[in-house]
Amino acid sequence: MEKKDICSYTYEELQEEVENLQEKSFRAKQIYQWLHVKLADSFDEMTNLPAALRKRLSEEYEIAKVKMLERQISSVDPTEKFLFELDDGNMVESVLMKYSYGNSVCISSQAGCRMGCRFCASTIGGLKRNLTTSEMLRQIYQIQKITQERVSNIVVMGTGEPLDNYDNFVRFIRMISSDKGLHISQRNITASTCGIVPGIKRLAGEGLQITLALSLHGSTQEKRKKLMPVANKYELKDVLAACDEYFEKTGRRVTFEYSLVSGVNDTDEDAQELIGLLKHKNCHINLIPVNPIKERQYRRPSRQNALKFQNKLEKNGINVTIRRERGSDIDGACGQLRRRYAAAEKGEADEDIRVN
Ligand SMILES: C[S@@+](CC[C@H](N)C(=O)[O-])C[C@H]1O[C@@H](n2cnc3c(N)ncnc32)[C@H](O)[C@@H]1O
Ligand code: SF4
Repeated sequence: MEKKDICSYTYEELQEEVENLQEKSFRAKQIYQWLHVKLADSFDEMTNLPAALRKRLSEEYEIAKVKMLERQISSVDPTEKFLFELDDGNMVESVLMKYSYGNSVCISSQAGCRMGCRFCASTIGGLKRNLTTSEMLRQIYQIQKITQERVSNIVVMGTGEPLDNYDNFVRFIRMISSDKGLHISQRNITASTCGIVPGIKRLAGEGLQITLALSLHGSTQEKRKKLMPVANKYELKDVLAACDEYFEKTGRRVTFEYSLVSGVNDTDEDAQELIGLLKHKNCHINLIPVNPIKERQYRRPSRQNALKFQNKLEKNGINVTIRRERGSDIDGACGQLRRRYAAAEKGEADEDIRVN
């Protein structure tokens, strides 16, 4: 019999499970606390449960494996990168970034990605599979346990497209923000999407208070298509309309992410078009000098050109920042650590994959 994924059950669902096991209802609270507050990795740790119940739980349920394979600690700023192994051998990356306002963790939502963005290392091997809700939660739990640091902010910006794993992702948001678990404020959670229009519209109606980040990267439909195959499916005007709907329904200002790629989307013309698109929107734009990956020839603009681009937007009243690079001495671009590890397992040279 396949074991049930106990960490993906909401509190109410766990209550039902406990009832079906014909156990006293307070056991549900105890088990939920072990899993989502005390962050237990095994049923053996649940010492206030009778031994017979622990045995039964371990026969019928499993606690999703998210096991640390590697931890990289940056020497230039307080950033750490973690590589985790899942039950089936797939690997995912998560990043801890320490700020003055608290600790932020960037998690992966899928093993790989099928969206094919040209500059992204996460998509090179395609999509392996969706992560379960428990695998998303337990990336945060493991980091909190390993570092003994309380996590206060979450960004869903690691490997994968969260809206391509919609149900598990939304369940994750509800559970991580629940007062029965780590209770991380939804206002401290940002999820980034490449622009899946039906997903954005559906998310707008979920009654959540998370920030939506839209990966824009091009100021016209044609330019987006060159960098992001998802633009072949959804028109830019429809993506922007869905973002407007998100803002109207949630009151949460949308962030636009724009990876600056030298000679591709960082010209004066690009800046002008971007101003035209965003000028009248209540939004924020994050410029991210592209992180080069070995498989593509894309380069980042000079610091001076990036600042010039930012100034143009600012002069037109657009709220814009250049994202500060974190952990530049560790496998920086999303998906690189995972790829380097997979290559090493296949006996390929490390240097071929690492670009930093
Ligand atoms: C890895 S994606 C994950 C979330 C979602 N799939 C998306 O595309 O928004 C998070 C952000 O990283 C950006 N990104 C991916 N590869 C990058 C690179 N090599 N340099 C800079 N940004 C990159 C993406 O464009 C996106 O804005
Ligand atoms: S940028 Fe996001 S959507 Fe695009 S391939 Fe990477 S993870 Fe997938």
